[in-house]
Order: sequence, then C-alpha cells, then structure tokens
Amino acid sequence: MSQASSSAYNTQRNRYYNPVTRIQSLIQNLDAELITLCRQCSLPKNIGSNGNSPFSSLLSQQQLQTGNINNISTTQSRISSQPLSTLTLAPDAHRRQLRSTYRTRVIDAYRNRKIFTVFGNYHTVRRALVRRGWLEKLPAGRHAKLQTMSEEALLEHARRGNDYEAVVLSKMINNFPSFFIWQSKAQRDLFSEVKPYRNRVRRSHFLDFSTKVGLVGCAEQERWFREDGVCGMSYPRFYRLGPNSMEDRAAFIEDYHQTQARSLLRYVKEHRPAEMADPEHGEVLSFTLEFALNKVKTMIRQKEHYSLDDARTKMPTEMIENQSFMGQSSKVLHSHAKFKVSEKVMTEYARLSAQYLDQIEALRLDYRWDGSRNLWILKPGYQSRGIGIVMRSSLDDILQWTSNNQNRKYIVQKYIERPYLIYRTKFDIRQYMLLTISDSQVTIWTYRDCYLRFSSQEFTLDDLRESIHLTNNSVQKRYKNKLNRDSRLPKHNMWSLEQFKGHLRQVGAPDNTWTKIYNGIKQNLVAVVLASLDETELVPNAFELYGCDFMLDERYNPILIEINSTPDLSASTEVTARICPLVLKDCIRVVLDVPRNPLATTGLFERAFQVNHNVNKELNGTRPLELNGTQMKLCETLPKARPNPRSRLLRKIFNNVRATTSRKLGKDKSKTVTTPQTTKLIVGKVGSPKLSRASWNLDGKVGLNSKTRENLALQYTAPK
Ligand SMILES: Nc1ncnc2c1ncn2[C@@H]1O[C@H](COP(=O)(O)OP(=O)(O)OP(=O)(O)O)[C@@H](O)[C@H]1O
Repeated sequence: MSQASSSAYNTQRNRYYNPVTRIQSLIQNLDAELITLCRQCSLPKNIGSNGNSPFSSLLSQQQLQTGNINNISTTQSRISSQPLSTLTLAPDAHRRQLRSTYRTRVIDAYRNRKIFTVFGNYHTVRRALVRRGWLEKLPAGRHAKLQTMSEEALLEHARRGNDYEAVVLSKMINNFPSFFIWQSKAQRDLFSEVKPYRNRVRRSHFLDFSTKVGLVGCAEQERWFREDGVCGMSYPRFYRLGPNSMEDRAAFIEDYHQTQARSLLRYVKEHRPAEMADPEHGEVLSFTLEFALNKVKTMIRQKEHYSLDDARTKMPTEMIENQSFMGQSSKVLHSHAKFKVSEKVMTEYARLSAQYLDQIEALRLDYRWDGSRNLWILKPGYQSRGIGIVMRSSLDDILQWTSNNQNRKYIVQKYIERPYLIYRTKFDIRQYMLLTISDSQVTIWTYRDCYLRFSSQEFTLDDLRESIHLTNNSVQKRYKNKLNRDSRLPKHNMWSLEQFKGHLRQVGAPDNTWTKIYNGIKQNLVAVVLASLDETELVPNAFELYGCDFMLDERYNPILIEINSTPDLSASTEVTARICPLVLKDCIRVVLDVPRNPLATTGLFERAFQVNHNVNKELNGTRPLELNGTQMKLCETLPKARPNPRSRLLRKIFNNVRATTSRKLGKDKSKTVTTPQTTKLIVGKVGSPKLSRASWNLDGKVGLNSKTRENLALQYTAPK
C-alpha cells in the first residue's frame, strides 16, 4: 500500500474514532506530569486543594460524557491562568491508603477470577470487562514507559481511571494468572491451567476452517453431517495443488475438462445460432460440440448413478480426442471462432446444449455459478488479505503457477462467474460467527446483523484485475472508485444490512429473501463447525469470533467464500464504526454473562446450533458406543425354496454351525450386549461401527453374517 493511500486511510479511519476516552486519559496523564515538573522546579505543591486535577477540571463532565469537544481550545486557554498554588500533591498517607485499597481490589479480583489481559487495540473489549468489575493485567507493550516506573511513583500520580492507576494495578496483579485473555492466533496460550476465557479455539490444521486448506478439509467432511434445512455447505468447489496433493491434482484436471465442456454448451446456449455458424469458413468442426455434449451427458448419467464409468482408465484415443477438444473449444470461448455447420444444425446443437445444461445444473447447483470462461481463482493455502491471489483460465497456466509456488501450498477454486451483482458491481457479505465451548457444550452463535463490501469497479470478466474481482476491504482500500460506477453505490464501498434490505425491496425480491439468505448462511456455518469438531480441542471457556465472507448467486443463495479467525474490527467506515463495537460488546455478553445467567441478553447473537460434546468424551475413554436400532429380520426373509438336496445340505450346515457358534458365544457372554428389541453393536471408533465378531444374537437365536455363511457354504459344498 502506498504511503499516500495509507495516510488517507488513517485520516478516514480517525473520523470514526471516538476520542473522548483518549482525551480523558491524556488529561489525567498531564496532571501527573505537571506535578512532577512542579517538584523538579521546587514550585509550591498544593495543586488543587480539593484533590481535583487541574486539567480534568478544564473539561466539564458533560463534555466528556457527550463527547462534545468542539470548544476544547477555549477551555485550554484557561490552563495558563490557573494559579499553581491551587495544585496539591497526594500526601504519603493518601498513598498508603491508595495502596491498601488497590491491594484489596486485586485480591478480590483474583478471588472472583476477574483478571484479564487484552493484547492489541481492542478497547471495546477492555471497557466491557472493566464495566463488569474486571482488573486489567497489561501486556508488556501497553503504556510501556509507565511500566518502567516504580510502584511508589505510580501511586503518587494514580487517580481514578488514569493510566498510572491502570499500570500500578497491573503491577500488583502481575503474579496472578489472567482469567480472560484476548490474544492473537499465533501467540502461546498462557495460563491454560486456570482455564481462562480465551478467544482462541485450536484445531488440527487439516480442519482449521480459518485457513483455505482447512476449509477444503471441512468441505470433504461436511457430507457426513449434511441435513436439509439444518446444516450443509454451499461453496465453490476447490482442490489442493500443493506438492503432496497428486490425487487432488488429478481430480482438478478432470474437473477442468468437464467445466470446459459445460462452458462450451453455455456459450452455445447464450449466443444466437446465426452468430456461431459458418458452413464455409468456420474453423471448428462439429466434433467439438458432439464431444462436449457427450461429456455432459456422461456426467448426467454418473450423477444419476446410471454409469460408473468415472473410475474407468482413459483409453489413449480418448485422451487425444480430449486434447483436440480442449484446443478447438478454447478457440470458440476465447476468440469466438465459428463452427463449420449450417445455421439449422447449429440451432439443433443449441437446443441440446440448453437441455443438457439444465439437466446437469438441476443435479449440481454449484454448476449454475459457472459461466463460459472456465475461470479459476488461485489462493495461497495459509495467507489472507488477498495476498498472492490470482485468477487464471488456462490449465497450463494454473498448473505452472502452482508448481512455481509450491511452498505457498496453493488451492485452486472455481471462480464464481455469475454472482448476484448490485448495480453491475460485485460485493460480498461479512457475517460474524461466535463459537463458545463450555464443560459440556459447543455452541455456534450467529450475528443477526452484517454488512456488505463492494468492489470499487464495475464487474466484468474481460479484465481480471483484483480491483474488480476481490471485494475484501484489505484489497479495495487500495483503489479509488471508478468514475463510471453507478451513483447509488456507497462512496466508502460498504452497506449496512438495512440498506441491503431496502435494495432487495426496491428490486422486487420476495419478502422473505433476507431470512432465506440468513438461514442459508447459518446452515453453512453450522456445517463447517460440525465438520471440524472431531479435530477441535474442546477446551472449556475457549471461544472464538469469526468474520465469515459470503457471496450470493443469482437466485440469492449464499455461497461460503472464507472464514477469518481474526476479523478486521476497526472502524474504517461509518458502517463498520457502528457494527464492530456492537459485535465485540455482544461477544463479551455471550462469553461472560451467559455462563452466569443463561437468560442474560446476548445482543444480536443468536444460538444457531448446540452440540453436547460430553458424549464424545465418554467414548474416547473405555465406554464403547452403543448403536440402537430396529432389528433386521435376516433369517425370516430368506427365500423359502422347495427343499432340494442342495438346500437340505445348506440347512444341515446352518444347523451344525448354530450349535457350535452359540457354544462359543456362551463362553464370551460378557462381551455381547443385546436386548429383545434392539441390536447393539460395539464400535472401535466413533462413527465407524464394526461388528466385533462374525456372528451375533437375534431374538435369542444365533445368526451368521453373510460372509461367514458364504465361506461355510463354500467349504461344505465345494467338490472334494
Ligand atoms: N471462488 C470465488 N469466486 C469469486 N470470487 C471470489 C472467490 N473466492 C474469493 N473471491 C473474491 O476474492 C476475495 C478474497 O478472497 P478470500 O477472502 O478467499 O481471500 P483472503 O486473502 O483470505 O482475503 P481476506 O483475508 O481479506 O478475507 C473475496 O472477498 C471475494 O470477493
């Protein structure tokens, strides 16, 4: 980011920064400095006989509360006229008294587990904790100069609420642990032994959904948790292209070829036959279209489970055909080359293309987001703020780019070519999610408010620059808004939820559109968290606030783009200046107030889902998982065949085996768990039920599983 744009950004940011607290603290610090100066110059020490500070009296209480600081300069001019003789120093006795008061506060804070540490400029969090009677243990870098002063010196200047008081209190609680820690993700987890409220939930990097690679992992697991209307992810398909991802690489190449076929059909569907056909000079043979139609037809059959050709190894001729198809179709898609067919034939191809596309898109909803460019977005696996993101459409370019940047563990994701646009401009939705963990439960909270972030330029697929396609604020703040943009778009590129709802009404979207979008967002987030839960450290009192980015498709369906574990909560525009402090305040309500009082207000956070994780804990110990279900009547459903010599032989086999197996089972009774109505299986690992032996008990009878039965039958009937 250039220096100029950075300073412009800071100025803009300061416009929304509430300065009152800062002024209060500055004034109190000035008091203390003045007293020290007086001492050095041997001036009379009786500053403010009433104990009030000389500077703080300059700002009325009302000014401080309302934040009206416009006439501050007039009050400042009174400083010089204030006689120093009215200023006093705190006497020794007062200092002693202060120390004892502070000590009591410190002991109380420790007893009530009310000591906190906040790393970074999260003043809203600090204020929310102080308001709840917590004491701050300062990180080393905060008020660094004051932290080098002795306790005596600090006590001398300490006044209610000033920095000296904060530092002296912090020094006094230095040896106590913090019971609330707001820290960065990379920082070491201090004081784990006291189970503090900590804004970090740790999980294995395979399923850490706040990284791109982890989100791919969650997307792979998500299918086991999918439940209509409750949880399910909707995301552009992606593949890992790091050095050890050969399987993903092969899958991506196959997907790329399939996408090319669908892209060609979409191209044909969206153009007039007369534009595309040229029976005399056309460069592209009809074979290309037939190849694409066949490929999509096979995909439809595979999706409908008619064909299992997927796993079949490709014949060399097919590979050559594929190569030729890729070359020819690229000519159409990128250079608008014409087909060597008549208009009439082209019309028929267009009809078939539309039909096949509709069929495949009904089976795979995410294919609707694809256009006719076969565009992909490449993202470094563990980076953020748009760093290293590029867009490519050629397969060779994509593979080349990832092998040139192997250490950045790139993932490739299908680019959404047909997003929902507002006034021809791309946007995404920033939604907040909070995860809290208690002794027994994991709760997913979603925020009922959110905001939109617009791109600074109009959307087009003819230009792949980040200023058009990456809507995150960290990228867009580097660019000026394009002059030809629709004037109804916000200058600072953000809309509140209310503004978006207004827009939906204006464009005639159905009344419940936002409710549907929000429900879709919730389902995505629940699915991601559930998918990652197996590899999440369920530490009681841990919590984490996430900034989740969604786009919308043309039918207002939310599409999950990414989840940030350290969302930007700075007041960069008037929209974020309103929502970010509220999110933090409500986050503290959920984290601190709800455990003490389940009915406490949670602001705009609402419980989206709750999981009882104690169940899993028990299973990790010695207790086996019991699966309860209705018994399958296996023996009764055997076909009643006419007795023939062979079936008589089989019955003999069964009779023989029953006796021996029941004898065996009898010895091992303690390990078999059955009830008359249910069959309970012993499982080795959660989620992977295994029968511990080859036979089991049904209604008091002993049955065999099919494999054992088959083996025995073979043994007895095979020719000797
Ligand atoms: N598959 C996609 N299709 C279309 N646009 C996308 C896609 N993936 C990302 N984008 C756009 O690129 C932007 C940045 O993507 P993403 O959030 O994944 O990157 P990031 O580096 O993690 O950014 P940040 O950390 O700032 O959120 C998104 O805000 C979105 O506008």
